[in-house]
Amino acid sequence: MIPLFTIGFLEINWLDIADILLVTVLLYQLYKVLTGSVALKIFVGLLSVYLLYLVVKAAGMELLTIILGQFMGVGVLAMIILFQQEIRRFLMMIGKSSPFNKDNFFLGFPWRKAETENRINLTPFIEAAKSLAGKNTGALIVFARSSELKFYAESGDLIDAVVSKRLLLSIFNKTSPLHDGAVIIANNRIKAARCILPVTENNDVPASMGLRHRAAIGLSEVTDSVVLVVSEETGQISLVRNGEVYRNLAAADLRSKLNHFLFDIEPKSTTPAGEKSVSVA
Ligand SMILES: Nc1ncnc2c1ncn2[C@@H]1O[C@H](COP(=O)(O)OP(=O)(O)OP(=O)(O)O)[C@@H](O)[C@H]1O
Repeated sequence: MIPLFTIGFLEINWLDIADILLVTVLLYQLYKVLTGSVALKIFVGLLSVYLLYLVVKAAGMELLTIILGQFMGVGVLAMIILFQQEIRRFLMMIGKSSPFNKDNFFLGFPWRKAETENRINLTPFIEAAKSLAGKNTGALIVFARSSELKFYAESGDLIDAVVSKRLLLSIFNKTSPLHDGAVIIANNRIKAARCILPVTENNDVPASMGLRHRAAIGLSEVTDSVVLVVSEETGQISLVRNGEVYRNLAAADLRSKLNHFLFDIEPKSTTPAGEKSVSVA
């Protein structure tokens, strides 16, 4: 290929520029996925060992090269195991922005209308959350999006019932055998209760957030679901998406945020007073 320009002995062509740009985008996306997590420290550690390996190899230090070489040999496998969750998030991020994702691909086509008509009614959730918050009863409600979260639903008791405020209140009633854990909503139905969610390992989550909030953050880090949390301690209502917590939501904010997160309906007003967002992604 004909070089565009040369820097010293280096000949640069269009392909090199595209290559550098793609690597930059890839590294930036990787940084976004890893930032704030323990995985970033592990990644930096692995990168340091790799750089050391390159240096000792170039210097011709044979013994150290063999030892570090062995380490690098299992490096890819170790990375897949260590970064399981981050790889999932990364692939999900690519999948979401891919043109083959139905949300992008069918954008603007007539059959999207059927999807619009099929939207879940948010009122039972908002009413139930208000009522639970008023009585300082804790709740954890997961809205499944691109995946039905079968794996997590199966960790609890399968219900598959029509959504109603009364049913939600009965489930989270402190004397109910189903109140512990999360309720999963998928395909407009209450799929399961008492579900166990993955707890976030992010060290930046404020200490004031206990296990309920950590479980909500954890699930939102590894899936595209939206999680509604009612705090037993403070009665505050929060929403969690992509590892970010939107705290202290009033009923109107809760509806507009749910509309925005679940159906891409932009909120009409600007950020309401009293809302605090804690980014722990
Ligand atoms: N991994 C998990 N998956 C689902 N639910 C969980 C998980 N861990 C804890 N919970 C729920 O959270 C409850 C404990 O909440 P905890 O008081 O530790 O959290 P919190 O975030 O401080 O919430 P609150 O403000 O309501 O006290 C448990 O009783 C259980 O119902």
